[in-house]
Formats: sequence, structure tokens, C-alpha cells
Amino acid sequence: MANLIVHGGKPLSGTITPSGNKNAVLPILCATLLTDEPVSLSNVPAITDIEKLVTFFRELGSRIDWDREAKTMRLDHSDLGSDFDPQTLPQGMRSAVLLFAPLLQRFKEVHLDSNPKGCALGIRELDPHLEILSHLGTKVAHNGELKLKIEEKFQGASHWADYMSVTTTETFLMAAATADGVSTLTNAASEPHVQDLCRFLQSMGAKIEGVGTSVLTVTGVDSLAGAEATISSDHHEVATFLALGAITGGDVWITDSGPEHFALINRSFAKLGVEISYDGETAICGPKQSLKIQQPFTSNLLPKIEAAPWPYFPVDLLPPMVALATQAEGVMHFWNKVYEGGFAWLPELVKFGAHAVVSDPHRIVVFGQRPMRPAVVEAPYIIRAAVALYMTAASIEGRSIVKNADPIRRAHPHFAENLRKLGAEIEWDE
Ligand SMILES: CC(=O)N[C@H]1[C@@H](OP(=O)(O)OP(=O)(O)OC[C@H]2O[C@@H](n3ccc(=O)[nH]c3=O)[C@H](O)[C@@H]2O)O[C@H](CO)[C@@H](O)[C@@H]1O
Ligand SMILES: C=C(OP(=O)(O)O)C(=O)O
Repeated sequence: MANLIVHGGKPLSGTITPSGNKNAVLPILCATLLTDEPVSLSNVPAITDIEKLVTFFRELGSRIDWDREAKTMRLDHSDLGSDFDPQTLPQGMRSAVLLFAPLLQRFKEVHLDSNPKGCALGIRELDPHLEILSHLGTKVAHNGELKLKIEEKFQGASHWADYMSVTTTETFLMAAATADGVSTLTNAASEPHVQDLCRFLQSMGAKIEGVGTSVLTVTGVDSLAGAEATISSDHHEVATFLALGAITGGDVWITDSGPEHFALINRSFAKLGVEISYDGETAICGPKQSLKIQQPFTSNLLPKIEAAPWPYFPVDLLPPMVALATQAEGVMHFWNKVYEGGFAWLPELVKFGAHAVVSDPHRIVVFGQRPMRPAVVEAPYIIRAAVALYMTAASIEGRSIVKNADPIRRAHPHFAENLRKLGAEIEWDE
């Protein structure tokens, strides 16, 4: 595990180009298993989750050319073996569950001996995935080991999911793409990365209707073809760097920022006193933001930022907003409607002097502008919490250490290098 050594208190200023979105590239990589034809991807981020997936693919027999500098990858799965060792399934990354449907489509039978888990945000349940696979014709048996089996093909079916789950929706899309007949998912997730997977599958020849809505209809096709795609900018990274500009009093410009996804995210910034402006596709967090929490018109109400499945404010962006609230004048209520463990890292934030009260596992109240001091804190295995602890350290004059911060590398390539370009004093201590 690696620690981040931070000398904070300096305004971060400059221009950054965001990386490709981890949560878009990983399902797209899993979907490449659905074809024997070559696939070419660009804007592929050099992140550790992809390293793990590429290692797994190579174990299977895939040919992969990954130029990390050029951010391009060419994949060819035409020479895959006839089976795989479940022990080689990537661990510690939720996206490994996205291998189930394509592996089943290839091998017809898959045995799994573990839940690959992911960020420690709560229980990362497999049941919705098993439910959708079972609806689409998979025989599911578990007796210590999980055994999944299909006959020749997935079978088209309709399913109304319990809740809008990102990866479950992606499992549905991959299974339904080549299923026999028509499949419908009601209560589907519609996050930007889910839409990216839909468009990628369409470019491979899949027939998908309802992209971006909560009802997806997929008409199965016999086979999918090779394709080319560019991975979208990571809206989490865009928002994080804007928040870093705001928390340090700097002037940060982000190119290729995907403004179409930001209306609600920017309104949430505005609730904390941060105005984001645009020059075309470039998002700007200008200098000297007021960092004053807006009061609601209604009396007897706390201002709040409420996160839930898209098009709500994204849960993965709550931690940077919480860090920002520690520096803002006023009180802000945060509500994570998704994860029961999404705020478990708050005791670490408090070590900097922040005043944050946990109301219940889903809700906290942050009292801003308390006197803050440098600290040595421990990052949990949660990418965005590690980022938020770094942000807080960057805003406080003096030397702080964020221990075990390497989950950041799961999603943000060249994190420290990018920040140094903005004037940050930050080092990895391996
Ligand atoms: C690889 C990937 O894409 N990971 C993302 C994906 O994970 P993932 O697909 O695992 O997240 P889900 O959308 O399934 O939601 C996670 C958990 O939240 C709970 N839940 C969710 C929605 C809801 O309306 N009610 C509810 O109870 C469930 O316990 C569920 O297990 O989506 C999450 C939610 O945007 C993000 O944090 C993760 O970064
Ligand atoms: C929670 C995340 O990842 P995972 O779903 O892989 O845990 C994340 O990207 O913030």
C-alpha cells in the first residue's frame, strides 16, 4: 500500500484534460468478449482495474496491445481457450461481475468461488445479477461455489428490477444483446457510463432501445461484430479537479469536460458557493470562490445534497462535496440514498479538525469553516473517500499524510503528476 505525502495550503491552478471514465471503460472491455472480431479503443486510462482485467484476458488467451502513452488498446479474443480458472477472476473491483454474462455467452458454464467485491461502501450484492441472469435463462446453483449455466443462448425475457443498479443493468445489456428474442428491463440505471455501454454495444450491432431511460428493450441478434470506440471523459475526475480548485482557492480549467452531464452537479457546487462556468467544452472553476452555503427559501430546513441513481447527484461524488463543505461557511446536510457504508470514512476527516456529525449510516451534517490542521489519516478502500481526504489535506497549510491512498489509482491515472502540474506538492511514498 502507498501513502500520499501532501504539503497543503497552495492554490491549485492550471488546465487539465480528464482521463477516460473507469466505470465506462470496464464494462466496455468486458463486452469485447462478446465478439471474436478485433476491437479498438482510444482514451483508455492507465488504471489498476484495467491492468487486472487485461491480465485476466491474457490468461484466457486474448491478444491485447495496450499503448499506455497513446491511451489506445486493441483486443482480439478470437483464440480463447475453452474454459477459465475462477481463481484468476479479478478481485477488489466491482466490475469483475460484468464478466459473468460474456463468459457465460462464451463458455456456457461458469463456476465462481468468490464475490469480487469493490469499494468498501457496504455489501456489494450479487443477487440482482443472479436474478437477471436467471430470468434470461441461466441455471443458477450455489453450494459454496456458484455455478452458472446456459444452454446454447440466453433467452429473452422481461424483468422489473428492485432498484436502478448500474452493473446489473450492464449485465442485462450484455446477456440480452445476443439472447434468443426480445428482453426488457424496467427500473434500469441510466448513468452516463451505462449509456456509453449501450452505444458501444450498438456499434457492435446490438439492437437497444430506450438508451438513457429507465426502460431498456433489447432485441437479441445472432452475433456481434468488432468495433471502435473512444472512452468518455470521467465526470467524477472532472468534478474532483473542479472541487480541488475551489477548496484550494485556485483557478482550474478542465478541457473535454462533458458539460451535458453537469447541470445538477453544478447546482450542487452552487449550493456550496462555487460557480462553474464554461468556455465551450472547457469547465472553469475560477479563483476566489465565496464558499458560502446557500440558504433554502423554506424555513426550518437544512441545505442538502442528495445522492441517488442517475439522474440524481452521483453517490461517487459525495466525498469531494463533503470535503468542500468543511471549508464553506454554513451547515450542509448530505444524504447518500444508496450505500450504507458510504460515510464510514468520516472519523478520518474529523482528524483534520472537521466537524461532521453522522445522523445515520446514510446521512451526515457538516458544520463548515472549523479550524483545520494537518493530520495523518488512513484512507479506506474507497476510491472517492481517499480522494476527499487528499483534497482536505491539500486545503490545509502544512504536511499531511493520507495512508493507503492507492485505491485512487483504480480510477485516476497520473493523479499526483496531474496535480503537480497544477502546482500541488504531492508525492507517493511507496
Ligand atoms: C463499476 C461500477 O460501475 N461501479 C459503480 C456502480 O456500482 P454497482 O453497480 O455495484 O452499484 P449499484 O447501482 O448496484 O448500487 C450499489 C448498491 O446500492 C444499493 N442501492 C442502489 C440503488 C438503489 O436505488 N437502492 C439501493 O439500495 C444496493 O445495495 C446496491 O448493491 O454504481 C455505483 C452507484 O452509482 C457506483 O458507486 C460504483 O462506482
Ligand atoms: C465504487 C467505485 O468502484 P467499484 O464499484 O469498483 O467499487 C468507484 O468507482 O467509486
